[in-house]
Amino acid sequence: MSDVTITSFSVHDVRYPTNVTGDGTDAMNKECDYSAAYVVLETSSDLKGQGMTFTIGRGNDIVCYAINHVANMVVGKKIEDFFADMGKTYDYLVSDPQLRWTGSEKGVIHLATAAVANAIWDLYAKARGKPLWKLICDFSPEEFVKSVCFRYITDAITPEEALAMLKEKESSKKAREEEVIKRGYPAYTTSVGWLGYSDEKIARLTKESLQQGFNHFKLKVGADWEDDLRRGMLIRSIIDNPENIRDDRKNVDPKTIEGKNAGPTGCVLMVDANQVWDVSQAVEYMQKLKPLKPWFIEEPTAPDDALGHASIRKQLKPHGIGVATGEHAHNRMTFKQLLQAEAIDVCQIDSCRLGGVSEVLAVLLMSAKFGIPVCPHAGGVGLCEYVIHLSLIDYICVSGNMDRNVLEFVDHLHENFLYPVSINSEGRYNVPQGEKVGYSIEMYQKSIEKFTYPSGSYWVAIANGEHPDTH
Ligand SMILES: C[C@H](O)[C@@H](O)[C@@H](O)[C@H](O)C(=O)O
Ligand SMILES: [Mg+2]
Repeated sequence: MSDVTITSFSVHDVRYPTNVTGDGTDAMNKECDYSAAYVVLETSSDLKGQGMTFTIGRGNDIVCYAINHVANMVVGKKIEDFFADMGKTYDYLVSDPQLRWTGSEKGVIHLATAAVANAIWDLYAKARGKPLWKLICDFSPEEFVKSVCFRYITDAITPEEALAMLKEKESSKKAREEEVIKRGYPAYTTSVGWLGYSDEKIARLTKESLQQGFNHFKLKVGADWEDDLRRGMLIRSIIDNPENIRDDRKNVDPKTIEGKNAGPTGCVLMVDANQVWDVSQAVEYMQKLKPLKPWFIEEPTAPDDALGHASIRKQLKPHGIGVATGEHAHNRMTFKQLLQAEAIDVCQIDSCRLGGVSEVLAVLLMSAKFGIPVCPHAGGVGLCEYVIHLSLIDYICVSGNMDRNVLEFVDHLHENFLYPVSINSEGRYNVPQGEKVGYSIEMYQKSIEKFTYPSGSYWVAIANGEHPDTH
């Protein structure tokens, strides 16, 4: 293994036509074709590393273009040199003396960094024959700390503090690993409440999700408060009705819903505005949605505005509504400020917007130190496949807790992956297992070929005015 080098790479602009069915729509993003800017790193052995970042359609080509630049930096390198110090590998990826000016660590270039860094982590996990979560959970605390990028965040957490936190959790790791493999990791569903869905569809999907075992639901809001109230009360009327709850899901563990405004059946509702409001608008609007009794409002305002979030959180606290954000927080420094400013109740890391696993680990450590639960952003394409690994690392090694955490689940596009996520009968994520799983992101070749934009057979048929099958 010591001589294996990265020899070449290929980049793929893969776009799925989710816009046809209104999947993924919210008050800000009204036309979503869930897309992957996907990279495959080839090596001098049989090993390949797959990685991607997520966009919602147009512009996916720009990210692919940027990936070419970042991936070029890893060609000719020995994989074991990268694996020996993944913190340093991250620094290398973000420190090109010229590319750096196009970020740094934000925007398109950082999405590209995420795709390449994720591919290197995938390669690492496969080289050791373990799923990514297991690779990292088997690290010693020292190896874990070495994999994290601490640059610019040592005023919030130092490597020494991180080491002490990880050591404290070390002896109980095995028990947590066994428990989560047995029970699965708690999840919530967003699939019931996309903005483009009719009331009938929302009602049907909510009932179905209850039957699947979910008890946390998210609704898209922010386009029209009267519509939001109607749609939200519709969901509440279904999830709060004991007749709709499966017998074996009637006794909810109080620890899992503490402080979440759960209704009489123990079900929790969250709402997501996808950045449409100014600070004062967010506060006013959310007061109108108070009858929905949401646990939190997600992305109430601009994602870079830590102090704005802090102000919203302070003003909504008396109304019992929390604040969540993170899917557009472009780096660890933004999370640091959100945590330092006491701006969030829930931290929503994104596996593809942060620059790969090393940066995610930094945010997991900071969140644990500040006592804020991590509930990653998922959905889109491939994000669920990625984030189950990150939540497992958080539970087993970092926070040591999954009582109040819920990992987003969205039921789209999993069929395109060789190792798709799955949900058990209690509405929890199953733990990915297997020697070839890596970071769970390998896509079927036939899916890549069909949905490559604009030359894949699906998009060619669309250009010819045909109505091809969307799967
Ligand atoms: C455009 C996307 O579907 C978003 O609406 C989605 O990521 C969302 O914000 C979420 O929280 O899942
Ligand atoms: Mg969201």
